[in-house]
Amino acid sequence: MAFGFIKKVFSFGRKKVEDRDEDGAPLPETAQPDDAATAAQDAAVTPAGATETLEPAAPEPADQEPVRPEPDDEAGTEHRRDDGPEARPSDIEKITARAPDQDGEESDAPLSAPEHPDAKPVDPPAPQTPEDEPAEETIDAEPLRPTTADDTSDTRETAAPSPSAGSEPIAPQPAAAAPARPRASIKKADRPASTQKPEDDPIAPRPAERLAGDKPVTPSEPEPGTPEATTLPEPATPDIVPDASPDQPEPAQTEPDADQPAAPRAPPSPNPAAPAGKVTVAKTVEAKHADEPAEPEAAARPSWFQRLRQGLARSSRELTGNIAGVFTKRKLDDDALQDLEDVLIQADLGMETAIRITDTLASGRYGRDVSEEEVRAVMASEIEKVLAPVALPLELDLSHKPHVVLVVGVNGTGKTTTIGKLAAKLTAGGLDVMLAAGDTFRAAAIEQLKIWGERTASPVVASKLGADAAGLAYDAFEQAREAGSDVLIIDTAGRLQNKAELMAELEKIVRVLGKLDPEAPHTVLQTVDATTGQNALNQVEIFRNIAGVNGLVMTKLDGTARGGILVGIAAKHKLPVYFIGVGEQVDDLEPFSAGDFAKAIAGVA
Ligand SMILES: Nc1nc2c(ncn2[C@@H]2O[C@H](COP(=O)(O)OP(=O)(O)OP(=O)(O)O)[C@@H](O)[C@H]2O)c(=O)[nH]1
Repeated sequence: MAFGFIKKVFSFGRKKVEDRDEDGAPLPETAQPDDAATAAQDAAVTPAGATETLEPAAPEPADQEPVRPEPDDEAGTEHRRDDGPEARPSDIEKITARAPDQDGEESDAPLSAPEHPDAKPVDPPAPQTPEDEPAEETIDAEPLRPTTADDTSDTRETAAPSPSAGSEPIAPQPAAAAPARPRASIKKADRPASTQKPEDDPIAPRPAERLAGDKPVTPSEPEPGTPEATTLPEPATPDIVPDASPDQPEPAQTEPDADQPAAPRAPPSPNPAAPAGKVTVAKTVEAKHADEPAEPEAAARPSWFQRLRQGLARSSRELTGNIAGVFTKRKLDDDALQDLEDVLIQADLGMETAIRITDTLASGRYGRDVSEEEVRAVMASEIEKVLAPVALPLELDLSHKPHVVLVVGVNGTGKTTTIGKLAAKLTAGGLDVMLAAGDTFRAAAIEQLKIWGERTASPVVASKLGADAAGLAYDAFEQAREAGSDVLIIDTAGRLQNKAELMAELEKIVRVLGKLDPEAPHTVLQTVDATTGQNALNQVEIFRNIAGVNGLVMTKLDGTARGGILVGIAAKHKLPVYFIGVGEQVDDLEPFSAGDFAKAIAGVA
């Protein structure tokens, strides 16, 4: 099904691309108004080529958390003002993914020092020679995909010769391998290692890394012997700069990509692989009208339901244990019903659901002995009824190029992790995804997103630490447009919902995105930590009002005793719950199923 699907979307993608040429015209800078626009403009005017490579060899002390700027500052400008004209290619950098050399656990701790804000643009170990670039274009033209001659004609890479790159003697197999390289994004998960181009994956990807490595791989750490990264004058338009930062001190020896010339990301290419129109993101990305039957899942792992049961075991044990306590040798009378109601409310199911359950029980069984199993069955049934309306698949409208997904939520609720998991689904489904590190206040958060970018072969737009988040979002939107990305996912700094100034900043991000497309952000996902309990209700309320949240991802349902809050949130807010997270691994994000969840939490087989 996967391949059939991909074939199908190729043609859609092409059609879309043609449309996009007109749509994608960036807004005139003069059109950017007010405060937000200032920041945005600042970012926007940064020529694509001004993207800034990371300082490779300068693990600098930038790790410390910067002071969060006032939200109403004149956008990003204040953070950039110290940049010299030429030293300031941009606050924004974009990195291409690189074959990971770690198994993907994101970590809050940056693998290395984050890029230095003022780092001189330094050429990574393997910048391309100007002669290499045409080869990259060929790559970008995606030999494996249906292409037309003009596919390669308007690549930005051609206009982006890496100046001194040519002098770099790096790369074991520079351009030679490049031409054969298919463009990355399609069905990474499915592609057998053997079919991958050598320059993509000199090392067979480990299972957990199957998503990485398809896209142009950036050179990793500077080779010990490699001439010191040369400071390059910023090329005029390198759309994507390689991640020159040697900021991954980990097992560098596994990084094969030093031989990979600083491959610019695919040109702002039409992406023939991208599905057009609406797609649904469930376990995988499915085109709206895909007629291929779903592929049976590989059966090696425990089923999703088994994993869900495991994840919700604590919640379920707590709930059903208390229910058993209520109904031990008791008839269903008022007291029993009241006790049951209390148990259900304590389990965060919410008053409404608790009453539904007790009413249903009372209607047929009042005065009779009731077994715990009966109570569980009624509970599962009633919970499912509450959840069913919100258990909706995430739909992405790819007529927006890109479809912008803004991810918001309180600190530590799993935004970045969820973005990584989601990006993995999308790229595996053939979509071109760009990530934006909108949490500009935490170096670790930026690094974390970059790692996910590498794992999912998704370029990451990042900025200096402390830069204006709205400006970054604006810039990322423009870059995603230029690159023809299907989906742009923007991370944001975690914030407590009661911090007015931070919420105002979030509002500003939304406002600024709307300047480029009045409908953007097209999806606003809020991650809600299931361990939070009742406070989650309030979080949703406020984020919804401020940022226009229109969908939820409930994270950390594994191991919490408070999973019932999902039911309470569903009953109160009635927002779609697209996914639930039951672990930290890339595939621990599952489409939300009302029936499965209800059975799992009620302990019904
Ligand atoms: N067990 C479990 N852990 C999760 C899940 N989702 C995220 N986490 C973990 O929660 C922690 C915080 O996740 P992040 O993705 O950094 O959260 P965040 O919202 O981006 O954090 P801030 O940037 O501080 O706001 C990390 O250790 C994640 O691995 C989940 O579904 N289950």
